[in-house]
Amino acid sequence: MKIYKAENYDKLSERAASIIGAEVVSNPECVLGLATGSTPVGTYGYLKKWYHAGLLDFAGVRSMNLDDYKGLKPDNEQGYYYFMKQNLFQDINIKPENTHIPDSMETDSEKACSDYERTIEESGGVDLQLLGLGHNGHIGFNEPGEIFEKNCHCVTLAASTVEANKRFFERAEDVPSQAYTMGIGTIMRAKKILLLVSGKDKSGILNRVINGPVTPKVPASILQFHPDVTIIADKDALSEVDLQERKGRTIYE
Ligand SMILES: O=P(O)(O)OC[C@H]1O[C@](O)(CO)[C@@H](O)[C@@H]1O
Repeated sequence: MKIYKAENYDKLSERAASIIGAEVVSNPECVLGLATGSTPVGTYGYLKKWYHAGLLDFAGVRSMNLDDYKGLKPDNEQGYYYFMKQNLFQDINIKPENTHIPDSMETDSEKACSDYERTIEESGGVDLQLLGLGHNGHIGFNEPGEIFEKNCHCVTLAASTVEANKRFFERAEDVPSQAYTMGIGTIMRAKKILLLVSGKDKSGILNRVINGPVTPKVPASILQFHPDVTIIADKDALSEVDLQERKGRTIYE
């Protein structure tokens, strides 16, 4: 596990974009696993900037998003396809047919999830998966539970997730109660993983992710077992994290 300490959110975003940019340059047909939420917005900002500066070319890149709410139309402003279009896709030259996200309008959950898992497999698998961290340790929409879900599945969102995400909706009742998400197994099959964490309010959970026991009660703790995981966190997010030397851990200032 590599842990980068970033001075602030902007430096975190720049560092994350440089890792994604390096992937795109070294493998122009790479499969990027992308994330929504507020944390990666700055990273997408740098990718757009470097694309416009002629440093990055996304013409051959394919993308797989982690998750989407079940039942929201693709043009719904709270839907994750809309989010990706607004925050990244419309400003770079990725081909729309190369961008993938679970089918939020598919009412048959099993079909939506098995179709998406197949799409990922047929792409050859995710080369670099970007992740944000939920306050309860969720990654994608994998909420704390009794088991690590292997594949894409339909989840009922935790009350705390609905609470955290209601800021994006007009009314709390508008937050969908269910979502389709890559499973923990799907995420762990990515060749490389990049987890971004910002803010003091995530510090306690980040410490459990990095130093705590690996448990489905803290879904992101499974990342301790991934052979190629990089965490970029700002000072605030690291304020309660024990960063003592450990085997397999490298810390970059
Ligand atoms: O980056 P944020 O907005 O704190 O969200 C953290 C996580 O929560 C989600 O938005 C889902 O609730 C994820 O998509 C994201 O990784």
